[in-house]
Amino acid sequence: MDLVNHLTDRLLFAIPKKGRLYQKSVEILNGSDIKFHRSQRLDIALSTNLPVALIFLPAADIPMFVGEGKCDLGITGVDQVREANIDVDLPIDLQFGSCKLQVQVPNNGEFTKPEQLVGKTIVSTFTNLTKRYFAELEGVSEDKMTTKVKYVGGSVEASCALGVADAIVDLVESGETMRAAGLTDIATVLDTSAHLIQSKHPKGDLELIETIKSRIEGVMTAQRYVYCTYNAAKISLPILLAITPGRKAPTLTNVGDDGEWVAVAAMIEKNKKGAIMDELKKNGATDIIVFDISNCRV
Ligand SMILES: Nc1ncnc2c1ncn2[C@@H]1O[C@H](COP(=O)(O)OP(=O)(O)OP(=O)(O)O)[C@@H](O)[C@H]1O
Ligand SMILES: O=P(O)(O)OC[C@H]1O[C@H](OP(=O)(O)OP(=O)(O)O)[C@H](O)[C@@H]1O
Repeated sequence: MDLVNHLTDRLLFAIPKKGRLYQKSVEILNGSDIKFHRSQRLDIALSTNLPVALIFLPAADIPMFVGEGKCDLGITGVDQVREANIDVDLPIDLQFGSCKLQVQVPNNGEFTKPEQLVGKTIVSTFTNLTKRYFAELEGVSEDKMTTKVKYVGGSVEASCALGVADAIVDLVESGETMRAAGLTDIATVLDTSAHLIQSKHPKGDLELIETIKSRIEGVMTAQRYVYCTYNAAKISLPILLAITPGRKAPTLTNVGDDGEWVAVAAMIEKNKKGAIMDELKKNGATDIIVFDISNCRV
């Protein structure tokens, strides 16, 4: 196959092929200017502007491909990395796909603490994490534990109602699925979010790996910060610069001929911009403008 012959000289980057992580992963690629065209039903896409091949895989398989060095980089949830128990680097928290892997039991039932589930039957898609959690709770090795852990591939939340489980271990974000199934959480096994993962033994060009990481860092920073400018009398600067210290330091430019006014520019955190603008105004800043950052390198 011609496509496969083009893979040897490219950095291989594993991307979730569908599901909860797909759309945001593609947004990260777009923000990093990694251009590609994915043909329908094809799980390999060659980048059109970088020597990178994107390999679209199930999120659960990505740790294995990256861990064994078959792919140099990947995007997947920390939950999948820990479940696969694979040693990879996790250089960037991508701040999406955030949820918790939780122990859930029927509402108003006999169980209120995970300790009460020792010796019972637990159903999960994350059987390795579940076994590790209950073995630790029992204080024995996994081969000696009495709690039974069974695998189901989806719709885990139905297991208690169907009588196959006393409790489940499943992901919770809003809690809607859990509540709809008449369940409640009693313990957290793991907090997770999507990460960029990197092979400990990458085969691809190391400089290109660093370039891609730096571009993704730039996308993350552009998402987190906005660019704020305002004018200020020099006399007010000590208090105003304390409100907008910038990531390193704000940029100051003289305005007017009298030497008394400056223009200030600084990155500020997007989710605090309203309060920061209020404070600036209250303390004498004028012409306060905030711009979105479409991209940056930090
Ligand atoms: N409700 C959620 N909120 C946030 N992140 C989630 C949620 N559910 C899953 N994730 C994250 O997305 C990853 C992939 O989950 P998803 O359910 O999309 O798996 P999939 O099997 O690849 O897709 P599908 O369920 O469509 O078959 C999980 O391992 C977790 O990191
Ligand atoms: O707390 P919530 O916001 O309701 O999200 C939690 C649900 O999301 C995931 O499933 P998903 O909807 O991806 O489908 P799946 O069961 O097929 O994996 C997870 O397995 C839960 O069922």
